[in-house]
Amino acid sequence: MTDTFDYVVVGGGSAGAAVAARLSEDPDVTVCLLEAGPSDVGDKAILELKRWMALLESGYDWDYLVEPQANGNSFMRHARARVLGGCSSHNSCIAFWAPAEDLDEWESMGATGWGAKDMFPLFKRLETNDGPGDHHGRSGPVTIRSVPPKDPCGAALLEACAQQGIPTTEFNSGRTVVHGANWFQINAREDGTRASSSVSYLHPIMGKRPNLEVRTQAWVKKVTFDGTRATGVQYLDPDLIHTRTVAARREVVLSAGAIDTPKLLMLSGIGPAEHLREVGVDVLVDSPGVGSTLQDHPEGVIGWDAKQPMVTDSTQWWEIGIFTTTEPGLDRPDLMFHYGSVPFDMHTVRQGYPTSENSFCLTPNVTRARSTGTVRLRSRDFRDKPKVDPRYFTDPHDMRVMTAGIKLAREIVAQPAMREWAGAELYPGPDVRTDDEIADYIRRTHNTVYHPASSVPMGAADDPTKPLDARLRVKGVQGLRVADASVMPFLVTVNPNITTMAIGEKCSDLIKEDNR
Ligand SMILES: Cc1cc2nc3c(=O)[nH]c(=O)nc-3n(C[C@H](O)[C@H](O)[C@H](O)COP(=O)(O)OP(=O)(O)OC[C@H]3O[C@@H](n4cnc5c(N)ncnc54)[C@H](O)[C@@H]3O)c2cc1C
Repeated sequence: MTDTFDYVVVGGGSAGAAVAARLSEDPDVTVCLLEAGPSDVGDKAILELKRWMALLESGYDWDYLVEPQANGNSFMRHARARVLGGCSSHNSCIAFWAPAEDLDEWESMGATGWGAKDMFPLFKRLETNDGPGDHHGRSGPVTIRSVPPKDPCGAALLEACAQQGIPTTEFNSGRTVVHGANWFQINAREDGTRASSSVSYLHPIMGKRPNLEVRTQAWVKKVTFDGTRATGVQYLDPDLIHTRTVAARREVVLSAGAIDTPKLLMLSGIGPAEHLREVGVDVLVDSPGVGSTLQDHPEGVIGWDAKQPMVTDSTQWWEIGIFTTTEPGLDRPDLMFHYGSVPFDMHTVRQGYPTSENSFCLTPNVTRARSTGTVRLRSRDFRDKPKVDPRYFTDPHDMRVMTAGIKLAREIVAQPAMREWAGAELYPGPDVRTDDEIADYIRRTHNTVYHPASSVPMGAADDPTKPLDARLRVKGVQGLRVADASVMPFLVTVNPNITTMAIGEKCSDLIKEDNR
């Protein structure tokens, strides 16, 4: 069975849902969105934001193990949602505009048209934000609101930050917060429903736009080509037996995320030639940059027993962020913390550290990690999980920043404002003091903020290290683009979901311009 659409979008995640929704605004074009996972419509396990932690390693998770890490935690797993909305359907919905400095740096690296001047209007277009300022959008599809300051331990923590010299500072004001803390903004509705890309872009139009077809449980195996022109994709039918083909009259857009998009490109013959030959895939384009510069925000954890009862209800249990720098002269923070009103012991209990149900934690993360990793095929069978090797802490910079984070977390929590809350330090605990001891603890227990990106980066047309040009076109072929977190020239300093939705917005603009 072959059927034909103008555009075929693979992956209904943060970016893919936006691409499909925006392209299908034009009633004269037809769009098919293929998503490997099920629909999220009416599924409370997905839609109720506060339940997000239950989705880790659940049936909705591709759940990618990492390759053994020489300097990091080999037990770590990369959660990647397999459901309509993608990771925006199982993330914690912390919502940030990308810093202007990041976007301008992208542009200076060859991503022409992606500077703040061009991208900020797209952030505005996609949101309905309750924050102050003319820069904010008031009528876009994605509801973004400020977390109400209800958690008393969180309120004390912000006071402690101020006592430590980290002021309470407005987030998403249009100016980058280099040194400041606050309650987050989240993309969620007043009733606690996540404003995922699916809820925001697809639910209002699914079944209502005759030119948009959303197929779930459709696991794409590869892109098909006529010579070097992408003609469509093959996918596994929900019956798990038959292979179906969908043809694209104009373009195929891959939005399968920072792990599955490089995997799909490689399965389709686009990637490092030597690696493709090793696994028996015919080489269509030798593109050494595919899957070669995976970036992430590695995350450590430090937790305390709470002296008073912690909250029993929350928007999503991680309501405060702290940004700062560990060296002078930076225009962006190199260290960020999330505050959790819950224990976060998924990698500490295994190592023998005590834990407590009534506890809180801070999770320092390296916002501009210099260690880069790879995504490679395990075999040419599309069903095999790819080899994900983030190579955490292979650049010493990252361990220096994270160690500074654990020490600063202790200083913040030692401030008078936290006296009524902070009990015993559970992990790593008071015996872990020197930089070497802290680094050893981090290596064994770190996690990720789940922000893999930059595995298929865009750049200048003549930059051979970048598989995509600045219009998101895959070099060496025609009719194929990528739009998701993998295209980022480098991972943004902040939580990247809203930036990824903006990438979807931008992609639809580029396609419309190029197909006028
Ligand atoms: C647990 C967790 C918490 C997070 N918390 C936050 C947060 O609070 N704030 C924030 O800003 N960011 C957060 N992130 C990161 C953010 O959600 C991601 O960066 C973003 O969603 C990535 O979007 P994407 O479009 O690149 O990919 P995804 O949203 O992952 O979309 C990819 C889609 O493609 C589908 N797919 C993959 N392969 C195939 C195939 N072969 N065929 C068909 N479909 C396929 C997948 O099932 C998925 O639906 C979090 C991520 C996780 C995992």
